[in-house]
Amino acid sequence: MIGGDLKVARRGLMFILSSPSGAGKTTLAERLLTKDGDMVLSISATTRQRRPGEAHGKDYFFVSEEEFMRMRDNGEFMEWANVFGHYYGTPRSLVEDTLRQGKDVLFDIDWQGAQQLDEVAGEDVVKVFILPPSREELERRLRQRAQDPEDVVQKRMAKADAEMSHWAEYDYVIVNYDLNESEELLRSILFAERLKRRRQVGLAAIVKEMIGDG
Ligand SMILES: Nc1ncnc2c1ncn2[C@@H]1O[C@H](COP(=O)(O)OP(=O)(O)OP(=O)(O)O)[C@@H](O)[C@H]1O
Ligand SMILES: Nc1nc2c(ncn2[C@@H]2O[C@H](COP(=O)(O)O)[C@@H](O)[C@H]2O)c(=O)[nH]1
Repeated sequence: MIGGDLKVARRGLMFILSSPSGAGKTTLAERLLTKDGDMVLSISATTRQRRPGEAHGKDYFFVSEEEFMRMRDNGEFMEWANVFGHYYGTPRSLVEDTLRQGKDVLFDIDWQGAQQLDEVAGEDVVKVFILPPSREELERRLRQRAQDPEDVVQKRMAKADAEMSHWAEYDYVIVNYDLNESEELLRSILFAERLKRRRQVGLAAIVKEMIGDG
């Protein structure tokens, strides 16, 4: 709100987190969402197996490869990619409905998805890359999560360099040493991006009302 009774509507933004697997983006996304009523998580569809504790419709929509291809061919995904040998895709409907309400959408997706969203919605997109403090720490985090078998951990470590090689395509980069600090940094980015002039719909009309034609 600026000035007495004048309210500025906001255009929702698409806040993308990418990182090598295990760097901490899902944990940070959960923290952001618990304290931010203006942001909604984009729940992806995936053909990978459900991990212990994961729920259909909360963490992912777990679908068969046949169902994924049907959705893809039907144009239901805003972006999709093959990651670690499984398909992942962002259902279009939730994203579009949320943005229309002036809320933000949070994405936990890889570099391929980030590139695709940038192409279709550049102005609305804010991309943050999360780096681990070191390769050793990345591997420790993947093991400590204890949700994937050893061969999956190895496969993800082998792909970490390829994912990290895309860091410079992002607007912001955070080295995730400490969860509290990284959460605070992410929130600072979000708050500043929400205040960008182009996202404050009707601002020009409001200022004009206050100062006239100048
Ligand atoms: N700063 C941190 N310090 C210590 N542990 C962390 C930190 N950030 C995340 N972790 C831990 O690392 C593990 C991996 O985190 P998380 O699942 O969020 O990674 P991710 O990037 O989302 O991985 P994926 O791409 O596979 O989904 C979790 O056990 C999490 O608690
Ligand atoms: N391009 C997309 N990437 C996605 C999507 N949903 C998740 N992901 C990325 O996949 C890997 C592995 O995730 P995991 O849950 O199996 O550990 C990770 O980098 C996610 O960010 C999506 O819809 N599109």
